[in-house]
Amino acid sequence: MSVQLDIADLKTWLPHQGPLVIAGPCSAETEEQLFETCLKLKEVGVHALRAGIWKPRTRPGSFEGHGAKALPWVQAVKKATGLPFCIEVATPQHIELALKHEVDVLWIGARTTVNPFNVQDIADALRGVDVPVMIKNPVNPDLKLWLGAIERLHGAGIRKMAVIHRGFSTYEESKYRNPPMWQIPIELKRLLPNMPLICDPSHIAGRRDLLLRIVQKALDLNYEGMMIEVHRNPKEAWSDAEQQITPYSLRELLQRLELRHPNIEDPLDANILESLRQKIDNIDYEIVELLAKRMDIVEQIGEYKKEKGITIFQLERWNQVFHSRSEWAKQNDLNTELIAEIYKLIHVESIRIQTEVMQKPSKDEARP
Ligand SMILES: C=C(O[C@@H]1C=C(C(=O)O)C=C[C@H]1O)C(=O)O
Repeated sequence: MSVQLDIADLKTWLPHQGPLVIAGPCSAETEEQLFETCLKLKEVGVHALRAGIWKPRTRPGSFEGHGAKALPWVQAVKKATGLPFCIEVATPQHIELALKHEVDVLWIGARTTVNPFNVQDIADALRGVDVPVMIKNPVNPDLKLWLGAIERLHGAGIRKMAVIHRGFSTYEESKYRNPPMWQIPIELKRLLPNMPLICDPSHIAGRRDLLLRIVQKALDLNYEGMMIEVHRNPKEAWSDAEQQITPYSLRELLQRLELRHPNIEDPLDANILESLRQKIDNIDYEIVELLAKRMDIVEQIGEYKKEKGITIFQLERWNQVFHSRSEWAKQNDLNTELIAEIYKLIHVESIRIQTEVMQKPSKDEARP
């Protein structure tokens, strides 16, 4: 079920043409670095600036941001460029200082979104304040935590809101710093269709060479915009050097993006898509029917195992099913990972059905 939260249109608080572009250095390192980077970004035509003032770092010892000392630099850059400025806040004290220094947009970082106590403190500090807030996804892939943070801010009266997708922590090997797990923001958009969705490819990728593909994919998923880390000289950056790009590279990236529109307006397009979608509907119906047939047989196997005292999980058979289906996927040019994931889900359901069969009280037991 989707919920129409009362959210202000993004264009009313961050006016822009085309996809929204927010850019700036990972950290405000020196006044000069911030100025040079932001003036160049103004030339590139970005819509808003960003910079890290308080940096939550995994371990102490690396640069944690200048804090309040950098806020007058932000004020001066705002004056010089005429562009709105966005910063991360993590405590009520950060909020107070940011607002005192005319910061235009606040964002809540991934390490804050995970903690409902912190989010509630922030929401309470924002009660009655008319400032836009962007909420990054929590570090762990938990949509409910993300939604919870949105609800807490909404409950405090914040209406100018957006969410930022920066990817999720994982222990699995990945080419990404924070794998995007696109299904999570897609589900968020399904639940909250009027929530503006902004992609942070820098933190998803952790490296420059993946940025373009990530932003392109985000736009093809109808994201409203992007927040990208840009440094006048990324090699010398005090934090996240591998994922920052120069203002010149940002200009190039923006020029290479292909913009597509979400609406199917031409009746011919609508007809062609409609007939292809009809085919998908028919195939999906067959898939569901076949799954139901498979589960009927699973149930029969469960009854038989119950009668004969055989355990539900059969490792050897499961291995055989798992590997043969992957092999069939390969033969049919299908993504083997997709089939592996589908079969893991099917197997869990088989186990659930057979557990129900095993634990169903027999007629004798059911008698009072
Ligand atoms: C259906 C069975 O029970 C379980 C479910 C399986 C399946 O869904 O393919 C395979 C092995 C068992 O772990 C079976 O033993 O064949």
